[in-house]
Parts: sequence; C-alpha cells; structure tokens
Amino acid sequence: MDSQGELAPAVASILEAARARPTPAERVAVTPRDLPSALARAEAAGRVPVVAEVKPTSPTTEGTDERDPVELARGMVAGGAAALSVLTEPEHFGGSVETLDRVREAVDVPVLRKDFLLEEAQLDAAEADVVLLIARFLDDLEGMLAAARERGFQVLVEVHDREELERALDAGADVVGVNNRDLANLVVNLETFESVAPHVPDDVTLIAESGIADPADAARMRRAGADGLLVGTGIVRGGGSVEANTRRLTTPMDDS
Ligand SMILES: O=P(O)(O)OC[C@@H](O)[C@@H](O)c1c[nH]c2ccccc12
Repeated sequence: MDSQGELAPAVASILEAARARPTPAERVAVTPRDLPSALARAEAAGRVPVVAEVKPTSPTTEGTDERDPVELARGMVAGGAAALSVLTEPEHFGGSVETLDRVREAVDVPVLRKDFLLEEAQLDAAEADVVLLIARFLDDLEGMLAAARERGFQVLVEVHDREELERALDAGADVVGVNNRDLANLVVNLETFESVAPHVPDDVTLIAESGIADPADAARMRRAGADGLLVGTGIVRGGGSVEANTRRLTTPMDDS
C-alpha cells in the first residue's frame, strides 16, 4: 500500500510532524453525540446536512484566520450546520486540541476531530464525538478503527478512490468520507466523489469532502448520493459572515 510515496511535499511534512507530536499516557473515554442521526435530523428539518469546518489555515490557503473559533462555531450552528469539524493539527492547519475542547463545550452538535492520526495513542489527545481516520495513511486501518471505537469515538474513514473504499469497508467502516482533494497533488475535483459514491453500500453514511464552494456544488454532491457535506473554505473564506455562508449551503436549491 502507498502510505509514503507520491504525496505532495506539504502532506509528507504534515505526516512527519504528526509522528513527532507527543502523545498522552492516559486513555480517553467519550460518549459521542451521534453523527448519522444529526445528519438525518437536519435533512428531516428541510436542510442540506452540512458538517462545517473550523480551519484557521491550510497548505492551500493564504494567511491565518484570527477570528475566535468558538464564535465561528456558533455562527455555523446558527446557520444550520448539522455538525462541526475542528482541525487539531497545529503546524500546517493552525489547529489545536484546546480549540476543539472549547468548541465542543460551546455547541451541542457532534464535533469531528480533524487530524492526521497515525497511531493509537494519538487518539487520546482530545475528546471528540467523531475522529477522522485517513485510509491512505493507515496500514492497520482495522486496528485503529477498533482502538477508536474502544474509546467511544465514532469514526469517519476518509478515502479517495475505490481501492481505499474497499479497504475501509473491509475494515468495518460505517461512516465514509470521499475526499475530493487528491493528497498526491492537493488538487480538488468533484468527480472524485461522483466516481466512488456509486460503490458505497446504502447502509453506510456517506460524506462528500472538500471543494464544495456554493449551493450548486452542494446540490451536485447530494445528487451523487452524499448523506452529508464537509465544508471548510466555502464557509470560513466565503464573502459573507460565517452564519450567512453556512445558511446559503444548508438551504436546498429549488431543484435539489
Ligand atoms: O476547505 P474545503 O475544501 O471545504 O475542505 C474541507 C475538508 O474536506 C478538508 O479540510 C479536508 C478533508 N480531508 C482532510 C484531511 C486532513 C485535513 C483536511 C482535510
């Protein structure tokens, strides 16, 4: 499996930093807020189910967002977000575990911990409702999935092609995200989701990740089968307030 080669230099550097981060000695135990039912509730209430992401910066973004993450999170929930995602990677995304704690305390929707988790002990750095596991970086995906579930976490397994999808399903993933951004070159293409989605079983909660900029993109991902949409840049860097940007994406278009 390709866990090292063919990665953008920024991604290789992120993984190196992740391996070097200290890990806590104590295990966490969490009682998660349920992500699939939060998405279903948003849909039942007539909204597009959106997981809105607090991401101060990224290898493909200029500058750092200095606004208070808790204020951003409240704006996202007020704008109809079904759940939130908080980056905890410090060196390349400006994230922190403290931010995740503060956001999770301030809202009552499920909160995803977005990070590059490579070994079991890294799971213990923070409480969250859901953790992201990136199939491409985990040789023992099944072992990490089990370790996360033992601690109470729900798990979003990220894939970006059919082969990774098969690995995720074999490992027992029940929430799968298809990342439209290719980690080999950081380029976004919404066709990635469209090509993988038809192969995902109906009983799996399916999330479209990255590159969803406007309501037309959102409608396109929903038509292709997304149960939820993970959106960062379109909400935190859009023209209006975070609340208005979120509402624009959580409001269905007439034809969707
Ligand atoms: O800002 P965007 O294009 O809306 O993307 C959000 C999210 O999908 C993206 O931040 C992401 C998807 N998978 C990741 C893995 C690690 C870090 C970040 C990500």
